[in-house]
Amino acid sequence: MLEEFKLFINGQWTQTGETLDVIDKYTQKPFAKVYKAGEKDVDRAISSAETAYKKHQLTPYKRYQLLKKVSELLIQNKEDLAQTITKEAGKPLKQARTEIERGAQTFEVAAEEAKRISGEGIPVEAAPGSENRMAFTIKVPVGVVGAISPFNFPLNLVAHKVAPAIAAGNAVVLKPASATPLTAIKLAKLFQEAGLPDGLFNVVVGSGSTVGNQMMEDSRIQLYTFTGSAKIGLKLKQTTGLKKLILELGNNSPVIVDKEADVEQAANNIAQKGFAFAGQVCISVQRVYVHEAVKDEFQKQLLQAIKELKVGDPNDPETDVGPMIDEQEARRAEDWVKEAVDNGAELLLGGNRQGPVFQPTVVTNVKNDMRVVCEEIFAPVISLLDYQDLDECIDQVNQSPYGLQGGIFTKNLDTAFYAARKVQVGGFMINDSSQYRVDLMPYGGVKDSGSGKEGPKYSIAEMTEERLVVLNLKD
Ligand SMILES: NC(=O)c1ccc[n+]([C@@H]2O[C@H](COP(=O)([O-])OP(=O)(O)OC[C@H]3O[C@@H](n4cnc5c(N)ncnc54)[C@H](O)[C@@H]3O)[C@@H](O)[C@H]2O)c1
Ligand SMILES: O=C[C@H](O)CS(=O)(=O)O
Repeated sequence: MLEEFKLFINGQWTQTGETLDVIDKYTQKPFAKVYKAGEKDVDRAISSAETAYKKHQLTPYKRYQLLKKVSELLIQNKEDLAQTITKEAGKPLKQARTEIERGAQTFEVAAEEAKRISGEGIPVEAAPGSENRMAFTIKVPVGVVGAISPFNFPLNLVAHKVAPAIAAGNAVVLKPASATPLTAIKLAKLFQEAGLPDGLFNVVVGSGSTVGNQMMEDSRIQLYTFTGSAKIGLKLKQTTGLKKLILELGNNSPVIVDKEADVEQAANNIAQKGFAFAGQVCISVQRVYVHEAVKDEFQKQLLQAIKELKVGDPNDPETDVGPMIDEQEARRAEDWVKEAVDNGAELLLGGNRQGPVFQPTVVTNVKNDMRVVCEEIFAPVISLLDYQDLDECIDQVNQSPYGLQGGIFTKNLDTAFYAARKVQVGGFMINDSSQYRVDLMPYGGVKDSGSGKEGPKYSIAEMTEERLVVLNLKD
């Protein structure tokens, strides 16, 4: 018997007509089933959110208390949640445990931010003829937030949507990725235990083309917060017209290894940050630009460090690289690598696949128009490109349509700051790779990597409206 999970609508555990199997991404066998939301369920979730938003205007302090409680409950339930992520996403257990700790942090930071939401004084009295006026702004919630999340961080990327939305005083309808819906449902249980009023948080599960589409077209949703591929992000933008939108999309993250880099530091870091969660992190290192002067030494140390990674069963607490989200995705990565090799790239490591497990792979002698370089691979694959001149290297880096995060390894501060000003990304790391994030920082990309920032303080700014209030005083 498969364990059964219900939808969370208006504070009720809701059973519908159809179910969806949730697959263990390592064994490839179903281990749970979840009820799928039909049109009426999605409609009810949105109307419950709208009603709850109007009925329950929680004070900022109450929002703080609720979110803080959820943060504590996440830690209390850490092991169960981590194992759920390992099963439904195939994420290695040690990385899943880290995700729960980060998710709890995201809730805690959002809780604190709930107490700091404020507008500002506006000196209208300085304008001629307005001497008898006073003005200030207040921050008001937007109303109903529609949140759509990807498969790769079933807790923390949900947390980055839901916690700031509640902190700002909104109601939320969440559609998690249908490959990884269980963690979001378990989060709803924790919200219920923390005492969130019915309807302020709803979870509907189903495919993007049904549930996601219906949400996109509903006029009762005032703001969409979406994390996923650029393709679906664009569709959302085209469909939702003038609605507010936060888009956190893809990347093919660049990291530069300068001639003055600490090569050992760079090699060890990139070996970790290119392959964690099988490269399925939106800021996974993908394109590594190595100065010719350090190329041979860097390559030797990188390959050595990668060979030390443990690949295989994600339930083993020692595993670094587990399966990809499904075999089809692993086959796609294999095809892209093969296509590069057929066109002259050299395979330095990996390239082979066992079902959904794709071995850590490194290619070199790649060209800019190969898919392993110019598209988002979202797999455990790194491409090495060498350069002589930093400006030419940065030009190549910037040829990408994406711009989420990037990095440089160098001991030369001038080089570091020069690159930080020139590389077109939302976040740039010096002596670290693209894959550095702590949850309180502003996070979001430029170009096709999206628009709007996450990080509780920054999401709250997006999820509130700034309203001007002017007083006309007696002379
Ligand atoms: N920038 C970031 O912070 C960030 C973080 C994580 C993942 N990502 C990106 O996400 C992608 C991988 O995740 P994914 O495969 O789950 O992405 P995806 O775009 O396939 O799906 C994301 C979500 O959108 C939904 N969806 C799909 N079609 C839809 C439609 N027509 N209407 C509405 N919703 C729809 C999916 O069901 C899922 O919930 C990668 O491109 C990765 O870079 C970006
Ligand atoms: O997949 C992309 C995530 O935003 C990366 S992180 O887990 O938030 O660091």
